[in-house]
Amino acid sequence: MRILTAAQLRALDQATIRAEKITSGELMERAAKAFTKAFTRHFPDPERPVVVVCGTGNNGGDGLVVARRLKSRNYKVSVIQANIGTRSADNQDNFKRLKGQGIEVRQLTQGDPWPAIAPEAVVVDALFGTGLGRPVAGYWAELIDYLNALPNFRVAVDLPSGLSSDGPQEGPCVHADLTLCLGLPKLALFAPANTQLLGNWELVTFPLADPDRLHPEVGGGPAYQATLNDASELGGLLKKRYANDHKGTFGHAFLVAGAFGTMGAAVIAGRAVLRAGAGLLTCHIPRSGYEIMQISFPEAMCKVDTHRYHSTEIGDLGAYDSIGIGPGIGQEALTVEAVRSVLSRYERPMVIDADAINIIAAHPELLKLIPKNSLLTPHPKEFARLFGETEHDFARWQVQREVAKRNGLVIVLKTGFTSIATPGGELYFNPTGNPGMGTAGTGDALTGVLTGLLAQGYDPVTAARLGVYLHGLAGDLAAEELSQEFLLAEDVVSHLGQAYRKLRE
Ligand SMILES: NC(=O)C1=CN([C@@H]2O[C@H](COP(=O)(O)OP(=O)(O)OC[C@H]3O[C@@H](n4cnc5c(N)ncnc54)[C@H](OP(=O)(O)O)[C@@H]3O)[C@@H](O)[C@H]2O)[C@@H](O)CC1
Ligand SMILES: [K+]
Repeated sequence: MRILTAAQLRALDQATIRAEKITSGELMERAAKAFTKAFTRHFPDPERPVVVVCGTGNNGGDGLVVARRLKSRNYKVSVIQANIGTRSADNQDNFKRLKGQGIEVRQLTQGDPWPAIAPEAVVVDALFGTGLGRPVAGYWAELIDYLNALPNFRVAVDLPSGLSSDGPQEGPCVHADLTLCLGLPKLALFAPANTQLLGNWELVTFPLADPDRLHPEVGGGPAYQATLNDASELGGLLKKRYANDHKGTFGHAFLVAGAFGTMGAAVIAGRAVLRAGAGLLTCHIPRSGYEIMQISFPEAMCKVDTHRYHSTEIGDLGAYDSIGIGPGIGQEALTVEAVRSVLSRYERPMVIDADAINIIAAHPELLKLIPKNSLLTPHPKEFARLFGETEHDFARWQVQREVAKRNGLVIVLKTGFTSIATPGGELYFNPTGNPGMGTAGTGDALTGVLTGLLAQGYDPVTAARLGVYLHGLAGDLAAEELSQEFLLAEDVVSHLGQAYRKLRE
C-alpha cells in the first residue's frame, strides 16, 4: 500500500472522481461512512455523547458527514463549528444537510469563550487534515490547547489537527487518543516523534483509485515516498515447499554471534535462523560458549574459535548460503579484525547487526567492504553512529534512503514502524510489532530470521520485508497470548510458526 504526500492524495482524489464519475461530495461520503463504521466499532454505545469539532475545509466536511451518520444511528451527537476560514464547497453542502436532523450545532468564532464539553463525551477532531498549509496560530492554536487540556477521549479524523502530514511537526497539534486515518497512509504516521500526537492509529479504507495505475496523474510512480508492507502482498512472496525438498534445499546459514557473557545472543539468533526455515546452521562461537550452545541448542553445529572469550579467527566461508554477524560479539580488537576478514572474504549478501554495526561505525573504512545487497539492521542510536545524527525522523529517512542507494545496501532501521531502505531507492514501512518487543534479545531474533530467510534463497529486499513482518507478527501473536510485559525474545521466536501460518492464510 502506497504512502502518499498530501498533494498526491489530493491528486488521487481528483483521479478517483474522474475515473469513477462520482462527485467530490460522494467521495467525502465514502470516507466519512468508513470513518463512522470504524468509530462505532470503537464506541458501540450510542448513549455516550459525541462532540464533533469541525473546521471549514474538507476535514471539517468529513466531520459534518460523520455527525449526520452517527445521528442516523441514534448517537447523541452534537457539532462545534469552528469558523476558521471560507468553507469548502463540500463542507458547505454538508453543513446545509445537517439542518432538520436534530443535531445541536454551536458556532465558534474567533474571540468566543471556549465551548463547554461534557467530560464523558468523545471528542471527534475534524478541524484540519491534510490541507494544513502552515502551523496553526492565534485563537485556533488556543482552541487546540483547550481541547488537549480536556479530559475527554479524542478521536482524530484522518490526522490529529495541526499535524504536518509530510514533514517534521511545527506548531500546536491535537493530541489524539485514536487516529482513524482515511484512505491511504501518510508519512507522519510512521514518525516516532509523532507517537504521542497520534495515539493509536488505524487505517480506514474505502474505495479509491489505484495510485499505481494512475501514477502519471497523481505525480507518483517512482516518486511515491514510501510503501506500507501489507500481508496480502507479503503472503504471496512466501516460497512454496515441495515434497522432495530437503535440508540442503533450505540453505546452510552461518552465524557469528556471542562472546563470554553474551552467549544468549547466539542462542536466540541461532534458534531464529532455524525457526525461520533454514535447513542447516553453523554457529561460530568462542571456546567458552561451546557447552552452552550445544546444550541449549542441539540443532546447531558449532565452530569454535581459538580464543576462549571472543571470536577472533573465522575460517572458510565458502559453504554458507548466508551469514549473520554481530549479536553479542563485542568489539575487541581481534574481533574487529575477524569482522573485517569476513566482510572482505564473503561475496554474497549477509546480515550485519549489533556489535558488527558498532565495529563498522568505529572503523568506517569497513563500510566499503560489505558485500552488495547486504542487510544492515541498526536501531536509531546505531544508525546515528553509522551515518550521523539527523534533525528529525523525516531527515533520517532521507539519509537512510541515500546511504542504502549509495552503498548498495538494504538498511533496516528498527523503530516502532521499522523502515527498510533498498539499493533501488525504495522505502518500506512495517506495520507489525508492539512495544512489548522492546526487551533484550528481540534484535538478535530478527538477525536470525533475516539470516534464515537469506539462506532459503529469498532476495535481500524480500528477506528484509518478510523477515521484519514475520518477526513483528510473531511478537504480536505472543503478546496477545502472554501480554506485552511478559514477552521474552524466545517467545517471539517460538511464535514464528503461527506467524508463518497467519501470513500464508
Ligand atoms: N481520499 C481521502 O482520503 C479523502 C479525504 N478527505 C478529507 O479531506 C481532508 C483535506 O481537506 P482539505 O484539503 O480541504 O483541507 P483541510 O485539512 O480540511 O484544511 C483546509 C482548511 O484549513 C485552512 N487552513 C489550513 N491551514 C491552516 C492554518 N494553519 N490555520 C488556519 N487555517 C488553516 C485552509 O484555509 P486556507 O489555507 O485556504 O486559508 C482550509 O480552509 C482530508 O484530511 C480528509 O479529511 C475527504 O473529504 C475526501 C476523500
Ligand atoms: K483532524
